[in-house]
Amino acid sequence: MTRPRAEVSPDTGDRGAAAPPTTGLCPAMSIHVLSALILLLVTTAMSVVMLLVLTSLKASRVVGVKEWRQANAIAVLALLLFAARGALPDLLTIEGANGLFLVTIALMYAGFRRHLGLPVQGARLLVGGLLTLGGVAAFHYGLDSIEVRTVSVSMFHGTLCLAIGASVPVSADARLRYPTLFTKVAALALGTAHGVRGLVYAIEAWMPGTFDAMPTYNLVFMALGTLALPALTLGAVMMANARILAAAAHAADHDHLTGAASRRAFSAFAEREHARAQGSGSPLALLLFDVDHFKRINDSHGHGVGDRVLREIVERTREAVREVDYCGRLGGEEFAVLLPDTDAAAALAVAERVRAALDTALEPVPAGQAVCYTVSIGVAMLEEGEALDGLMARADAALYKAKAGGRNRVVGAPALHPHGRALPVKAQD
Ligand SMILES: Nc1nc2c(ncn2[C@@H]2O[C@H](COP(=O)(O)OP(=O)(O)OP(=O)(O)O)[C@@H](O)[C@H]2O)c(=O)[nH]1
Repeated sequence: MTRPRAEVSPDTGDRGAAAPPTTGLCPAMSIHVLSALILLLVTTAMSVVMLLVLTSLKASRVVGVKEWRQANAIAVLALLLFAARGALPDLLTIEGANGLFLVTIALMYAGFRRHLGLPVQGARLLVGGLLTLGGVAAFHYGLDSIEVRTVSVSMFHGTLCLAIGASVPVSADARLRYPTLFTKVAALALGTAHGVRGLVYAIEAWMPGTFDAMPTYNLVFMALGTLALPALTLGAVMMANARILAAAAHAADHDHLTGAASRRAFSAFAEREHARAQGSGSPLALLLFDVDHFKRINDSHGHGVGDRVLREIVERTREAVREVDYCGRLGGEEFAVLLPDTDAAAALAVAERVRAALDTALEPVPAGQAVCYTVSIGVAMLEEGEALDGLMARADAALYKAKAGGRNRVVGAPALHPHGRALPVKAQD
């Protein structure tokens, strides 16, 4: 039984026996060849578009973008070579095009692995690629078989698609969940499609004529293949964008010197806690503190040492408070800690603990010269109906009193209302 064969394949460059029907426009060209050529050109155009999109991310320095860009650039070349089958020597349009297309998927894989901070097994990729290409050449110049060439190429592409799918974890982070889920599902689906394709061609190679409509099957696989690189690239772009957004949000929410919450993040957290406390009636305490005579530290030991003091202050403060307590740097040498569900007595105790932890010297001692520092702390309890600004202002006034009272001490803000949740006026020194 003679069987119709695929005439142009993006993975093998095959141009087998012509299969009817032919197009009305060009009698010499069958509908399958024309369809395959159109699919190749569409895929090429999509790779060019993806290349342009990825180029917009070049300056982002997101790890993986370089490999994804290279993959799409090489894919354009490979696809044009596939499309030039018949017009250029076979060595270019079969071995050359297939070799480049293997590099394309290998680069996509390497890009995802590097993006995720995972190792890339370069030696294995090289061996797998060379074996596959060797198979293509052997079943071209030796026993000429499009089917076996297709099985060989599909195995390499399928394995790497499945490996990409297995490498990408669905992130718990809301920003990354959709991009990672999309990439994982797309890679696993493409890997499976390559597997099915390899299986169909393996059966056809083993038992010729099993499938009557191979040219049509080939077109279906090609249509799926058209989506492969753009789908993987789309996932890559989404993952890169999510990472850029996450980095921007992290930079906006954290003080770059100390790692404490930025003023913006602290305000947002304070507003949420303020609304919660006003709604539930649970106590909310605010500690405002400022390094004593910090200018002297800078002037005597330099800004580098001053910076180290600020970093150490944040570390020690975090150790002195609970996980749920929120520490922010409001600016310069001024910090704040918000203590949810904390009553006045506990807030004063925490403030005293923080003060004692920060009545210390920088470690390790810089250049053999001890750098001692202390802080002054103002404490205020939120009162019913009080605005956040009011709470901040009362804590600030208490801090001012602590400074005026001699520094290195804790002062509680007086109550606004006689029966409000308030701290004693007395300084805790
Ligand atoms: N090293 C360093 N110094 C900073 C930073 N931000 C602000 N400062 C310095 O902090 C010092 C604050 O000085 P002052 O406002 O006079 O306060 P102080 O010397 O701590 O005095 P009191 O608050 O009254 O005890 C200034 O010298 C600022 O240059 C920073 O990020 N790093």
